[in-house]
Amino acid sequence: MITVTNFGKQYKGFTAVKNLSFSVEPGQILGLVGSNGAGKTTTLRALCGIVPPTSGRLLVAGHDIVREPIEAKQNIGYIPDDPRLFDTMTVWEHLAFTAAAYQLVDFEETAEALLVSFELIHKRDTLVHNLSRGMRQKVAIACAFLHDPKVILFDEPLTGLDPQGIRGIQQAIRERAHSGAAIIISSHLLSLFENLCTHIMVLNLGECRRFGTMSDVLSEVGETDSNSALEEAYFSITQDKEKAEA
Ligand SMILES: Nc1ncnc2c1ncn2[C@@H]1O[C@H](COP(=O)(O)OP(=O)(O)OP(=O)(O)O)[C@@H](O)[C@H]1O
Repeated sequence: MITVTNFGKQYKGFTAVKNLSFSVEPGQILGLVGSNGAGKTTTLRALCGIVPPTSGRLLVAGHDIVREPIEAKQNIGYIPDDPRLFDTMTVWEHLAFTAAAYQLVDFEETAEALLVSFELIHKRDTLVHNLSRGMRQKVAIACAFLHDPKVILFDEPLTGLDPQGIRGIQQAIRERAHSGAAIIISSHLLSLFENLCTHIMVLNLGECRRFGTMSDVLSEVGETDSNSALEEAYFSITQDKEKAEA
């Protein structure tokens, strides 16, 4: 569903991502982890056509994001780390606008169901300017889900959400994967990934340090006293590399 081959990105000569290859199949949830500046957002932006790749190919649902951007984007739901909403539009107007952009007919039932599942139905006719940060985040996610995308790309999806909201979004992510979506999530919240992601990729300075199933990555650390085995694995993977380079 998502196939990235030898993807590289340079910003004016600075290499942000180098020779990255991976794939995400329907039903899989890939957790993208790495330190600040590792290249996570760049990779997600390239996949949804905001940032052109310097090299390599990015396929979404069989469509090359550079050569067939419309077809590829029709299959993508993207939630950026700082979703930009229109302050003077209501929650419902955002959904109607999104439906128009994707040329969806009869979107109302799906939109209502999304608002109910995100506990936003009582804010249906509220201007987004008057919503809390977490609520705005949920509006962005509802809009991204409206066209039932086959590929969902989340950049820090849990920012600003309360514990109930976090649980709700995790549940929604699981349900989307269960119904066949291929999902990538970028986050620094490693402990939350453990019960959610099927696969993990560790990026460091634009390079892939580790890509594998969650169980393979976790099995490398074995028994641990740490609260998060993934956190343990992450430090082991990134520090091993640092030691090798020293
Ligand atoms: N438009 C741009 N122009 C120049 N450099 C950029 C641009 N966007 C990103 N970069 C650089 O590319 C590198 C990767 O940035 P990116 O935003 O992809 O990292 P990230 O892994 O998402 O980081 P974070 O965890 O802090 O969000 C950084 O060094 C960043 O400064």
